[in-house]
Amino acid sequence: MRRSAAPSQCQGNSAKKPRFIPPGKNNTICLKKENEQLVPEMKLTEVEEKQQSSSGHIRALSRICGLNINSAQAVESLGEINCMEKCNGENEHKAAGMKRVNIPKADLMLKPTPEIARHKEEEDECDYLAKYFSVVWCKASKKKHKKWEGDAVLIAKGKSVILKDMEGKDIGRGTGYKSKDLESLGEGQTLIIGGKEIEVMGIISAEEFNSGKCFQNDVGTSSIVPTASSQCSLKPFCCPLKNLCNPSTKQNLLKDSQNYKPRHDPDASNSLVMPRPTPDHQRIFNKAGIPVVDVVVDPYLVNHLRPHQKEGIVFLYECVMGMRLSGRFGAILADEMGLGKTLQCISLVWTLLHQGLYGCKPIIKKALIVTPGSLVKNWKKEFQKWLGSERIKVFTVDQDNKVEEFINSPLYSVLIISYEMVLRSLDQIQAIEFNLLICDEGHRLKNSSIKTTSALISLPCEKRIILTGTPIQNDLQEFYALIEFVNPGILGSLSTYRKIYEEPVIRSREPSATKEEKELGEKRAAELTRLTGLFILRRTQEIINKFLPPKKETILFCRPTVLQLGLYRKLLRSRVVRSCLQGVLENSPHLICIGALKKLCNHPCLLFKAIKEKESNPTCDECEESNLYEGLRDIFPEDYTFTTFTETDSGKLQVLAKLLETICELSPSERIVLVSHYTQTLNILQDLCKHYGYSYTRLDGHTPISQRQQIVDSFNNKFCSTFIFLLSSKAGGVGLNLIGASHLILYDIDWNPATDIQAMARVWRDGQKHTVHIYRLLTTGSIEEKIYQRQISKQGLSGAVIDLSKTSEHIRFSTEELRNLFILHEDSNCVTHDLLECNCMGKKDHQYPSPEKLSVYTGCQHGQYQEKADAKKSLSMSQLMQWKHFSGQHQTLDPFLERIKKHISFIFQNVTNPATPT
Ligand SMILES: Nc1ncnc2c1ncn2[C@@H]1O[C@H](COP(=O)(O)OP(=O)(O)OP(=O)(O)O)[C@@H](O)[C@H]1O
Ligand SMILES: [Mg+2]
Repeated sequence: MRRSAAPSQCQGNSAKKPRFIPPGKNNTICLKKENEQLVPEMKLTEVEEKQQSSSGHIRALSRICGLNINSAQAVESLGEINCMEKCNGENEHKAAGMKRVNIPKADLMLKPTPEIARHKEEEDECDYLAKYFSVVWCKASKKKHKKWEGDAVLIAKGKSVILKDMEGKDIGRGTGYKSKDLESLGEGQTLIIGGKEIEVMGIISAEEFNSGKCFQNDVGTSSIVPTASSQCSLKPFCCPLKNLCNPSTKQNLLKDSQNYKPRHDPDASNSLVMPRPTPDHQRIFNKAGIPVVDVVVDPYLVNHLRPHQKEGIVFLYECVMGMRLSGRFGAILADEMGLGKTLQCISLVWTLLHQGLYGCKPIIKKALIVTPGSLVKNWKKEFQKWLGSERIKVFTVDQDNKVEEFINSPLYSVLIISYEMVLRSLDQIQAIEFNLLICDEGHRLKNSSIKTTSALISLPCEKRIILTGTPIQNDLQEFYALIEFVNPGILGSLSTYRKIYEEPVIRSREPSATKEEKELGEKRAAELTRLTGLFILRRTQEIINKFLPPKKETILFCRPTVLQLGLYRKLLRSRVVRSCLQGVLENSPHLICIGALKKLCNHPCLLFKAIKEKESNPTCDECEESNLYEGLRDIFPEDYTFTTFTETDSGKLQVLAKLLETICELSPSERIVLVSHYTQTLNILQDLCKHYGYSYTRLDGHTPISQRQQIVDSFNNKFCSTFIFLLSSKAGGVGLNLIGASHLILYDIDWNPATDIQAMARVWRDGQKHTVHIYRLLTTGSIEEKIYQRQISKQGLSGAVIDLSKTSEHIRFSTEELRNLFILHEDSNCVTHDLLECNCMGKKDHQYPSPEKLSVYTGCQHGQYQEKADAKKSLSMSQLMQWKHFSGQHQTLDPFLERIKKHISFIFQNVTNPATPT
């Protein structure tokens, strides 16, 4: 919308303009002469600014009509009129009643239009195309000089109009105009809508309306002007002197050019030169006309950078310099895990600390990096790895190293601190002037009401970067919170965002959405993608695969033991499970049942322990759990105790023991990461290590943060003799590098595939030299197979598309799903294979070439993102068919599998990057 529509600029000119007011006889609020002929024949209605009540009515109406229009304020506009007409007579009456409630006094003086006539008109509306106008509005009055109260968007269709404020809220509605008058409505004309008078400032194209762009001016996005560099592809920088600003004289120019030299040679081969500022940028940030100097990334770093990392650094640089969006300095780097977000940031920090595009003055003086506790030391290590310990001194905050030390020492320019410590040291941090803020694993800022987020928001630093490997756009509100953090106000207020983007997008995805709503939702999503794509970058893992060694992934289906089968059957016959299936009980007892079955799959002794605990400490709150355990004790041998644990009681543990033995024998120099989601299970795995005399180390939620990096470092050291790294996926799943190991065993399975994928990515990452072997253990025919099927049918076999924070508690199960979950398939070698309806008879010992790789994409968000998610969905189970697979009886050529297959009923295997030399 043109800025000339601003009320202040329009005051007073309305009187001169020809005005258009709909015809009618009784509109007493209309203005003298013109109004006499321009009152609408039909009823005028107004939706008051007190939108809450009216939106409630609209929702009520939608329920009455059996249509779900609750979240579609932006679409409901004209669509609503149409939908009302489709409702039965009684509902129409209620609908009309609803509108009458909101008619302001002045309108009550109008002669109410017979409902039938109105609906007749509305039926005809479908024949017209909607037209959109930018307008200014004020309360209707007789005053000659209008005092416009605000900008608005007017939608005219057929004989009806709707007025929306710049937050997308309806602030007026009217019907009964002459359609030909509305058709010819143009700049300068005025119109009465209920108690409001508007003046048309300009015409808005359907495209502008549908994308929501027309609402952007007044919602904090007026400065969203993609700058030239964000629109064009990068070009190598050639002449640093070409764009010198205001050189006063030739001599000055010469002198300046000698003083202001790039720190590194921009013309060297392989140099990475940052884009130069546009004239606009120079006008704003270089008023003094200081010479523009090339900013060139240190060649010491560039030599190590992958192509996608170079692009990422340029992107981050442009964002924080306000070169992609005028007046905005934030960015989100959402590359998938392992792509080296840390190195990209280190390169940026190093560059900004020592170089400046205007006269070499460093762009930043101090940078703050906030990260999960377990990664604080890792950041420091990465700084040292890429820059050495001499070039830069970074300060990490912990119990012994306080922020004061950073403040008092001139040595440090980078402060690395955990999210937890930020809160504890907030006062000191606020006292430091940071010019760059980087939040690693920043998806935790998605909740703006938590203290850490508000503490970080309170920092005055404008240049803000969020790093996250976890998809962020699944939830549009969380997405908003992250964007608000890096570029505050860019999407307007939350309520505006909801109206303009979230509601239409959500609405368009509902099954009952009309064609119009679908189109509008898609357009709004596309616009949101376009807008946010200017400062969000996401690349997928496929781009790094070619740099990594082969990865052999094997799914081992382990037969349950006799004890496990007996307990499993008993659990499934329990009253609690049966009630779950009938949907009788409240308080989600199915979660307790699922928990018990999962424990049993890991080891019966975990269940035994739970039974004992319940017996000794029964609480009424958890009586369902006690009920579930009823009679289970009898199935355990008489003399069973928690400490008499043996591997022969658990199918998976038997296989694990054999697997460890085989790796130890066949690849004695290689090491193993052994992952479980549960501390108690880790205890069992630790007992196994002790029993067989394997050296091990352990990292779980109880490991002090200060020790974590040290544990990781010494394990990764090539001289380390520790054979097994016991890892709790919850404590260390994210961000850790465990490339010291080339085998990773996932002992149990999580509902959320992202958790497992995150864990598996700890060893198959940059720096890994060996072929990586990943083993996933599943108990045949049990709930674990069901969870696995759910994982792959939901998201395919690769990539993390589900939010890490989602656990089984967030998953809703239909009774049908629960029924399926609570079946034990005792006679199958592999239910997952049965489901594939493959006719290989359990020996498909070759691997098909992997299906076409999903393309790498940049600039995430809904459009592309959805496409990608859908593509993965369709691959899902059928992708598994392309893996090698064979039953446990089948002869394999794999020496590992040959040795361990005794307790294995079925195997799936897949190799990624088979051609890469190790
Ligand atoms: N260009 C490179 N060459 C060699 N190793 C690299 C390169 N870039 C990054 N690495 C290494 O790859 C590993 C993964 O990098 P990093 O931890 O930054 O990944 P990330 O993108 O932050 O992943 P996550 O989302 O899992 O935290 C690190 O050990 C890092 O040192
Ligand atoms: Mg990381």
